[in-house]
Amino acid sequence: MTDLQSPEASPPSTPHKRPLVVMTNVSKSFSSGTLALSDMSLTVAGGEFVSLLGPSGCGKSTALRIISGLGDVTTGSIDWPSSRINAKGLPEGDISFVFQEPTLMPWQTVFGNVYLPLRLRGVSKAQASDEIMAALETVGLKDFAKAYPRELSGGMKMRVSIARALVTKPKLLLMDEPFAALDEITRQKLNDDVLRLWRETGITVVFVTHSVFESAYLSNRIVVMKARPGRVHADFPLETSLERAPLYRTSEEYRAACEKVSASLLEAIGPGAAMEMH
Ligand SMILES: Nc1ncnc2c1ncn2[C@@H]1O[C@H](COP(=O)(O)OP(=O)(O)OP(=O)(O)O)[C@@H](O)[C@H]1O
Repeated sequence: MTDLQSPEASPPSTPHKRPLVVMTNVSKSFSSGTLALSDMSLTVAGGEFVSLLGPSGCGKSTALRIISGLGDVTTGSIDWPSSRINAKGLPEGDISFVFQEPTLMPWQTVFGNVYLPLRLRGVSKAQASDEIMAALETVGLKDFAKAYPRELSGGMKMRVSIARALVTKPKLLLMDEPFAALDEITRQKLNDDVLRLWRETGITVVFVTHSVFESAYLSNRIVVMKARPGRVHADFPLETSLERAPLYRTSEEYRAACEKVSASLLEAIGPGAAMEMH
């Protein structure tokens, strides 16, 4: 066994198979006439870490919004078989979203920002306090509860945004290019944080990224979308016997995974098109 091998710490090779989200033959057109998605089907099961990749404008964010219930479908269906569904037909409280921008309220402390989703549910600050501090501890910011966003680095602001998403204890965490605006070292640290979170909490993650390297590092399943109108071009597992930790980035397995994802993206984009890879 090499230094890199640590099956204990590796992502679970057989995730719990309970479906959390089922998208069936979904098409989405906007009033502008843009057909963003066409006949897209995707099932995400509990415990998976799925990266969604594809050329710019292929509908990744649109798909994520539909999965979250924030966006409606034009044809086809979206179901959340494991969630409690409210009167509007939407899942209640099981899904959280992290966007590329941390979107923090500058006039609120870190504590106040993380409190927001619970405040919106009518939970008092006193009742919410333990949950808020636990979420901050998860992202390593327990000592910054009283700080204001202007006092934090970009990476710390993103950690607050993740804590805010976790405070409601969602089953499914949707992340839309969350680290794209961060420098490479911060991005890699946050990649490790998210992996730790995924392992420790058993949360399911759907992660939109442009980065082949990031997706190959994080995911145990890759979904590559075709250029607009978006639909699934390829859907494959990315298993590894190695621990997804910084040393993994130097391994042959990681290099092979990057190559596999990259080849699939090139196919999805088609001949002659430029590819965006960081
Ligand atoms: N609210 C909207 N109204 C009209 N068109 C939209 C709307 N939202 C997205 N679109 C269009 O739908 C297509 C898919 O957009 P989307 O943001 O989902 O793609 P994406 O793959 O996430 O893009 P990127 O990788 O550049 O972030 C694009 O052509 C976009 O301009």
